[in-house]
Amino acid sequence: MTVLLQVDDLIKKFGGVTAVNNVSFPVLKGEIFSLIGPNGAGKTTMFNMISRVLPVTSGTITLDGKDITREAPHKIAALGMGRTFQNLAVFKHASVVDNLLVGRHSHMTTSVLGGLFFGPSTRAAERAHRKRVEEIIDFLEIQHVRDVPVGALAYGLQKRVELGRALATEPKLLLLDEMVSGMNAEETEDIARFILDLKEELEITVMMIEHDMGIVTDISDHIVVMNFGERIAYGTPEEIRANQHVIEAYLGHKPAERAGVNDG
Ligand SMILES: Nc1ncnc2c1ncn2[C@@H]1O[C@H](COP(=O)(O)OP(=O)(O)OP(=O)(O)O)[C@@H](O)[C@H]1O
Repeated sequence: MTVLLQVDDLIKKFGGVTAVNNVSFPVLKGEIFSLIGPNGAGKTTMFNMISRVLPVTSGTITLDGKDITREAPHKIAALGMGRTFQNLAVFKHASVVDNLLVGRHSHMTTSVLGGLFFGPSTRAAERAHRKRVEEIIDFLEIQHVRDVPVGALAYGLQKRVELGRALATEPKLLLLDEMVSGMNAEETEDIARFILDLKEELEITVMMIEHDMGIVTDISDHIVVMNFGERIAYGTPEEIRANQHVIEAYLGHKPAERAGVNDG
């Protein structure tokens, strides 16, 4: 299989703290890849380096064969990387449709943004953006709330809108940071189904940080486990479940146990 994202010997130091220590792994095109580990393991720091929010101390990040290690964060969407955040990042007073249209901005050319003139090409581009947004709304089954301000929706639906906004940037690689934390069982199952559909119907590669071991072992193709900034395991869900280092990292709790690992 082709590698979409390759992380090599990545190190991140914050003063005297080494948050990520020499970590390497591939994310294969078309797979669901999970990054797991106890609190403070370095997962968010890894995500922030990959999405270029944080500069790396050393190492390289390659996306689709292109070295993006020193790419500016605002260029990442145009390079094909979308992201959701641990803390909900939506415009609460804006409607679902408008939140998704914001995601289209990375696709708008300057002539479209300079739409003061509203020429025919501007109108055609605007129609295309709206059409794509409607397709995403259908995909995520949020037609019934399309005109509702996002802040008025249940938490699970707000997360779905955030996912939609990331999808509107047309990512090849979608980074999902703890999508299901704070969700009830039904919302978690819905999100798991949407993530599988992203992979199977839209052929998007998904990389997620997740504490919910149920969803991780149910839908991941490969998993990397970090602990104290180091990579301690890489493999399929079956290999990870049986890995002694992983079991020890979770203080004796088998990682296959649903939830609660975060508190371990
Ligand atoms: N900006 C920062 N300055 C100093 N230290 C930091 C900074 N960000 C993270 N760290 C430290 O780096 C380590 C890794 O933190 P990180 O947030 O990446 O872990 P995590 O695996 O995402 O944890 P969690 O599951 O709790 O979100 C921790 O020791 C943390 O205190």
